[in-house]
Amino acid sequence: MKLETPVLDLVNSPEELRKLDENQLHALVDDLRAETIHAVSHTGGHLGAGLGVVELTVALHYLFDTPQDRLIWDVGHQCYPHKILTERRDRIRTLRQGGGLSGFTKRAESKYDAFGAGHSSTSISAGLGMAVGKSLDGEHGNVIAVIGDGSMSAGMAYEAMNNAGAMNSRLIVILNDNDMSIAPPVGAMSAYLSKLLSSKSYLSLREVAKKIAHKFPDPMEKAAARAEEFARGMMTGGTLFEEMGFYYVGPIDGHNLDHLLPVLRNVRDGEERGPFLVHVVTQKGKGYAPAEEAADKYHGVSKFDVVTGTQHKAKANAPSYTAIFGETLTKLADEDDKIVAITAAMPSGTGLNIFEKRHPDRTFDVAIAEQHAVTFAAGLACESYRPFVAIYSTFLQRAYDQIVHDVAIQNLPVRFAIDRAGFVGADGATHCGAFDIAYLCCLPNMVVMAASDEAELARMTATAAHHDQGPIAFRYPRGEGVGVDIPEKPEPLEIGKGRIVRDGNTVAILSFGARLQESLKAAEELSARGISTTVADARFAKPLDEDLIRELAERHDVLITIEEGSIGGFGALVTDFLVKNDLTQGLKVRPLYMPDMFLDHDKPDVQYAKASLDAAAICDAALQALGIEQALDTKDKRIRN
Ligand SMILES: Cc1ncc(C[n+]2csc(CCOP(=O)(O)OP(=O)(O)O)c2C)c(N)n1
Ligand SMILES: CC(=O)[C@@H](O)[C@H](O)COP(=O)(O)O
Ligand SMILES: [Mg+2]
Repeated sequence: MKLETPVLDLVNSPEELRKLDENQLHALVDDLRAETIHAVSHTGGHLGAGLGVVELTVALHYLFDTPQDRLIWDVGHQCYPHKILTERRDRIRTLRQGGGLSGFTKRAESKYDAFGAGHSSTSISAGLGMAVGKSLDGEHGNVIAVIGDGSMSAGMAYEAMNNAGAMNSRLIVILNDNDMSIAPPVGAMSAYLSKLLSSKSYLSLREVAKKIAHKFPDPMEKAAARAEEFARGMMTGGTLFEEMGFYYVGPIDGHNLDHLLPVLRNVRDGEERGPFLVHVVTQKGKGYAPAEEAADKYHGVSKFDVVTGTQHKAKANAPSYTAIFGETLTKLADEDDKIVAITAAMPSGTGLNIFEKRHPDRTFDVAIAEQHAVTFAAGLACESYRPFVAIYSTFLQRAYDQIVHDVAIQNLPVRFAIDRAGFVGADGATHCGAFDIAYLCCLPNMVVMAASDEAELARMTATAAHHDQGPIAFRYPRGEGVGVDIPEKPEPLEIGKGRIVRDGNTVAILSFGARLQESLKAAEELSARGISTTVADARFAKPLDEDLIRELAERHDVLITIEEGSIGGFGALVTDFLVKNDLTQGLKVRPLYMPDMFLDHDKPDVQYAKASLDAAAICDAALQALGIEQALDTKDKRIRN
């Protein structure tokens, strides 16, 4: 029996894809879906979103002249099939591994990744910029932005549509509507999309066929066919998009190539310049039963068994920081009916799913809308509520003006629970929680804490609940805690007071956050070499514990600060204090922070080692400051500031 060559083996690039007959594309879709499932089963990563766009990926690369035509994937977490088709199949099993392919689109990785992403809702803006750039250059190419229904909640998407709708650019927005975000989507826009779908059926095959038959007969008929097509969109739905100046086309079954291809071809060849919005309906996890059945659990997966769908999660030794935050806040809210919790589309990622079970009326999922989340919390604080905004460090970046203008200037007691602080591993640079210490500590009125373990996190949650004087933030890392006991009733901390964890007299390590464990390991190592070492947990970067810093400076020869963040954060504040108070005489100060570069995805431990933020690097810094030359074997793997 002769085995047929998988069609995917014939396609390493879009150029090769475009040489296939249209009737080979169905087989290609099957191969591509299977390859995506197998690759992610080896690497872990974002599965459901990619499976939902397999047909769309094939259709877009088949019909458009990528990379000359620009194809932009919003968020970028659905781009694995795109990577397989764009010369990266041979590396697809390195996805999200150190040195391997990024889990998102990345311009530096491939000419086919027209725009890098990781955060949502940027694609229409970037696409419009490209479309305008092309037309200023007199070029005629297409720009296609694929954006999910979940990502359609963010302000940026509307800012971009508002701008695009008033222009005449060749921008094609594909709204990939799978009726899912990470969790089920929420909000009026999501309800509107559902209504749009329920009020009309897909463009039927017959209608499409009729249009194809009319497609190229003669110029008059061609024009008429197009007019009919666009008029249909105008009349039968998509009114919001049309009011915003888009040609609305759809809804289209995004898993049916016989529908996708003619419609996209029509849009591509249309004489109308645009902008277009093609409403494509898909299913998250399509073609893989476990991912279809539990779209939320298969949004992001660890390695899994393809046959059973069972994910191989490493056994946890301790509860996650996220869970401890969720549980502690839930208990605090049992006693305090003013506590409310806000998430921007990440209920399980932030632990607010735990809170929501007990306090559904006090849980607000505002969808992907971090800016709104912060100002919404500010409004709640005006009404004497105690709002906790739980947002990852990286996504909070988007709400910076809201933190400054709506919260800090008005000194409103909004509580910022900042998860995923520090390196996050496989998601890489776009998701790294590097900057919040710097961007929060520079704000008047703000209190900034970092948890060194999960018991401290519980206490910081309680501290924030009791702090009505102004805004307060506490940060904690991704992943599991260190395994300490959690107090049943966590006591609030005294604002601006740190603690000495281990006492010595030559080297002092002042840790802000979860590097405390590495600091303790380093202290052991140094002590074994006869160097007496103090370790302190700063707890607060703002206000600083000035008494503690003074004491450490006066009693030691070397003061090392360490934090899971960029330059300009805790170390900078401590150094500023030391210098202004003439505390540096006879003292060697060594601030350790993330290097001045965006570090790629890898295991967090490797990222910390590279960043010179592990125990070995702390020892190195101490020995170097004491004038003891040391050549530890990990040294050359590190990045130095
Ligand atoms: C600004 C921002 N906030 C939150 C996230 C986290 N996030 C990643 S994907 C996602 C859901 C996106 O839903 P949708 O656009 O519909 O894509 P789907 O996964 O359904 O294909 C969320 C909330 C993000 N990437 N960026
Ligand atoms: C694509 C995206 O932004 C999220 O899916 C993110 O990858 C989730 O990260 P966690 O796994 O840390 O929740
Ligand atoms: Mg979606």
